[in-house]
Amino acid sequence: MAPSSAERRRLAPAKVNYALHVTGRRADGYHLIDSLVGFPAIGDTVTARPATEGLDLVVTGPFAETLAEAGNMAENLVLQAARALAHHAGIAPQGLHLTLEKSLPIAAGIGGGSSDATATLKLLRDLWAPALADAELARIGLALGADLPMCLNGRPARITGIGETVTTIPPLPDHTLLLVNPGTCVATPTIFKALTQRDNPPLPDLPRGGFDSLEEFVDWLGETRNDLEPPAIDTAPVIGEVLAALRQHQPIRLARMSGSGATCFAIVDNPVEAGEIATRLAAQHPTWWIRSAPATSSQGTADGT
Ligand SMILES: C[C@@](CO)(OP(=O)(O)O)[C@H](O)COP(=O)(O)OP(=O)(O)OC[C@H]1O[C@@H](n2ccc(N)nc2=O)[C@H](O)[C@@H]1O
Ligand SMILES: Nc1ncnc2c1ncn2[C@@H]1O[C@H](COP(=O)(O)OP(=O)(O)O)[C@@H](O)[C@H]1O
Repeated sequence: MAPSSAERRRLAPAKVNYALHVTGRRADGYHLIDSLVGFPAIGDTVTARPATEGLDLVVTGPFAETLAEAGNMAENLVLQAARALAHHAGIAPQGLHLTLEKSLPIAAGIGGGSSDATATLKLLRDLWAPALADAELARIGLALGADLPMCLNGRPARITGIGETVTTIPPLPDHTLLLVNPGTCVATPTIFKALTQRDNPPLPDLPRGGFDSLEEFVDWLGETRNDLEPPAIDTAPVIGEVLAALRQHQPIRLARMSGSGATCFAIVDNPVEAGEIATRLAAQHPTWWIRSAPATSSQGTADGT
């Protein structure tokens, strides 16, 4: 069905941490990270439609039920984002019907909730506070989650602090990401708590002007880690199985866990190779969530309007 003219839609892309070093811990317990992130062209969709009264949210899509089981709807980050923005704009969050099509797995290390909140903030800024600057939106976002500023930026970036310092980098060389989630929810605080070492070295320097080729990018990644991967594998050993399964399938360039898990990614040269590997993996592991997507999402509304 074509969207009505008053309906606004936005893609909430997955976030992938290509590398994530934990470099320290703040006095309040939050960890300092140094991470390189990107946003593949796959995600949830948030839709906003005027309503006669109230503020409500309907969740649809393949992971709607898992999300309902994971928590109370009032705590959904989409509603939290709408309320936070309305509060900031000094208005009552009324007359709005929101729909979240939940296509990304939950508590999965790919920032689904943060990206949903980001899409909501961007949609509703247009309606309620068009003059609000990006920096102010990021400040509102950070109060909802450490991943929000990077999702609001929505482009490949180096992330430091607890997630609030976002430095955009030049576009990454073309590649396809294969994302695999074994269906185990992993709670971010559990994984940070399980770290045994918190003062690791930062990421190596990035080449000025960006990576010239995929080889150069993958070589650079080879010098990096995801420090959350070992504690996540201890907590959910199936993550080790996912990585082993990905590494069995050639040609992949690199396989690693994203964020606090359990989703793992593989870097593949092109969509055809990624599709072939996805088919073989799905035959071996029919219950795993397996998707491939170009590494960069086109930012903007999901329906191009
Ligand atoms: C690990 C990362 C990497 O991008 O991603 P995910 O695995 O969540 O996708 C993020 O740092 C997660 O960001 P986000 O999921 O927004 O975290 P928040 O809701 O703010 O925090 C949840 C909890 O994680 C821990 N936390 C989070 C971020 C951080 N830099 N240090 C932490 O110690 C804290 O225990 C906090 O209470
Ligand atoms: N819209 C949402 N999508 C996903 N999770 C949400 C959402 N709103 C609230 N949550 C809660 O946020 C937590 C983190 O989920 P998510 O953002 O998917 O994971 P991660 O932080 O590992 O990337 C989950 O426990 C979930 O119940």
